[in-house]
Amino acid sequence: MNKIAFIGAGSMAEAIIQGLIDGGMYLPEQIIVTNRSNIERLTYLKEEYGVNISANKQQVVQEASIVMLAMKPKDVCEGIESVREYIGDQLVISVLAGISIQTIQEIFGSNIPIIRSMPNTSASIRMSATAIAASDRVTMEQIKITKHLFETIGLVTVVEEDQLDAVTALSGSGPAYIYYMVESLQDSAEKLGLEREVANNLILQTLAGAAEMLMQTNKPAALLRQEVTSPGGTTEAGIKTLQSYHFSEAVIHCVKQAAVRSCELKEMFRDQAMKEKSRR
Ligand SMILES: NC(=O)C1=CN([C@@H]2O[C@H](COP(=O)(O)OP(=O)(O)OC[C@H]3O[C@@H](n4cnc5c(N)ncnc54)[C@H](OP(=O)(O)O)[C@@H]3O)[C@@H](O)[C@H]2O)C=CC1
Ligand SMILES: O=C(O)[C@@H]1CCC=N1
Repeated sequence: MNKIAFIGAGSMAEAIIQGLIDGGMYLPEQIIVTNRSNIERLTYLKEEYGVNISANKQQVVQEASIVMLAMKPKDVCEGIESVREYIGDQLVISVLAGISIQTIQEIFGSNIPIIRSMPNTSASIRMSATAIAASDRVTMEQIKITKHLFETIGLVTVVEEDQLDAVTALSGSGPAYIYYMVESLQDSAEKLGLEREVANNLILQTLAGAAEMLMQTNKPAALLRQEVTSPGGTTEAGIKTLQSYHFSEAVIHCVKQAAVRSCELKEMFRDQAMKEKSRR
């Protein structure tokens, strides 16, 4: 049976697992998950989604045709080391922020085919925006399989690897920026005396409506904003206030810093991988 293994059982692994099962790409019994040591977490995933769990890395990896690396960047060396000797012709897909294909290959100690991906947590409801980049040994068939996998949980686009830092900053981290904006809208509604539930319903429908307007009308965001903004009206007063707080610059700096952090991670862990390699 065609199986997928997850090395790492955190938020991102769960989101992908949920999306893949709901999308019918894998049955729960085709999914096998392991982590470092948190048995409670594995038990939760088994109870919630019916997936297989195991602490036996050899069993997890050898049964699978796809191995998804889903640990934190800081755990990449230990995580790969624990499965390295059991990897044969499985396709390895990484979701790790900032860890380059070259670094992953250094840790594996061979030039195996690797696909680097950057999904987001909306994978759980099959609404991820995912970008993928492939190493030179990845076949067209493997790219096709990977695209199909990520299409099951949302939208997927193929990019050059050097674009993944920007992608990570934009759409990997992106949901958090939107949630932060929602938190601020919730706070403002409370300050204006609106009931929490009433405000939440209005905020969420406004958010969903604005996203649908952008997608369905194809109008530029600036034009849609203009259509809301009556001269001398309420929106203008609000937007002018955002501008006085340098909202746009803040967002630009936010995404830039996230991309810078992705580059920093890349450099940090490249050095660590080189040390691991020379230690072996
Ligand atoms: N969260 C997000 O929105 C996104 C995250 N990513 C990427 O996904 C990856 C995972 O992030 P996230 O799910 O948030 O992280 P979490 O901290 O929620 O989960 C990390 C998981 O990795 C496991 N792990 C740690 N060390 C090892 C090891 N040596 N062997 C096997 N498993 C190990 C942990 O197990 P244990 O609990 O036992 O230590 C845990 O299950 C990161 O690299 C991140 O960059 C990418 C896109 C979006
Ligand atoms: O914050 C992080 O590093 C990860 C990568 C993208 C989203 N979460």
